[in-house]
Amino acid sequence: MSKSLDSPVPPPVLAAAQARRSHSKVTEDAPSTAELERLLGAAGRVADHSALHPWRVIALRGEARARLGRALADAAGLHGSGAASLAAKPMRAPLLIAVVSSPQPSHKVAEWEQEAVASGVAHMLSLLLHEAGWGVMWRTGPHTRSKAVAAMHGLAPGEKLLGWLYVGGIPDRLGSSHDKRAPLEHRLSTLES
Ligand SMILES: Cc1cc2nc3c(=O)[nH]c(=O)nc-3n(C[C@H](O)[C@H](O)[C@H](O)COP(=O)(O)O)c2cc1C
Repeated sequence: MSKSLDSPVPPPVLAAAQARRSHSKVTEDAPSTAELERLLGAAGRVADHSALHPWRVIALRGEARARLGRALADAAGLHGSGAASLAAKPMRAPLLIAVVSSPQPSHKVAEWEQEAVASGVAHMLSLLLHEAGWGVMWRTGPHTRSKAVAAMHGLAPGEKLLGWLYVGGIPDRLGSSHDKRAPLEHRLSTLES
């Protein structure tokens, strides 16, 4: 075991990763654009094959969340109360960060590699937001890649959504958090010959 992992004060990245959890319910507080820019600057430092920067994010606040709700209901072909209930989903947090995979032309770096970079940025941003004291939940759904939802975000041809980080304040009373992850012994194998 390396010295720093053994020390009584765990290294900050290790501690942040161990402490991270999703918050499905958040309050109406939200990080400012300036705070978001700062955290995104750090999240954008994930490994990026050929430094193509194949990602961007779109912050949805206020009425833009209701427009997203209407696009989701359109995509689902719903009307009446079904449409209203789906349309209300984006209102569950004051800030939604739409994560966009924005693949760049490359002979060397396949599209799946570029999508992995965008996903890495989203995970890192989610970790940094949580460490900064914000509640975060990455959400998707069957209409994430629908035409209506792409149009609402103004995506360019070839761009694809990876979902939204729902962000807000952490409520005083927390819901329970169950760790459903499989034990590590099923996730790590070693080949030595
Ligand atoms: C790409 C992606 C999409 C997700 N979409 C949803 C979703 O639509 N609804 C949901 O309840 N959880 C979704 N999750 C899972 C939650 O964000 C969360 O990670 C999960 O509930 C486990 O909780 P934990 O993060 O506290 O371990 C998604 C996670 C990822 C990475």
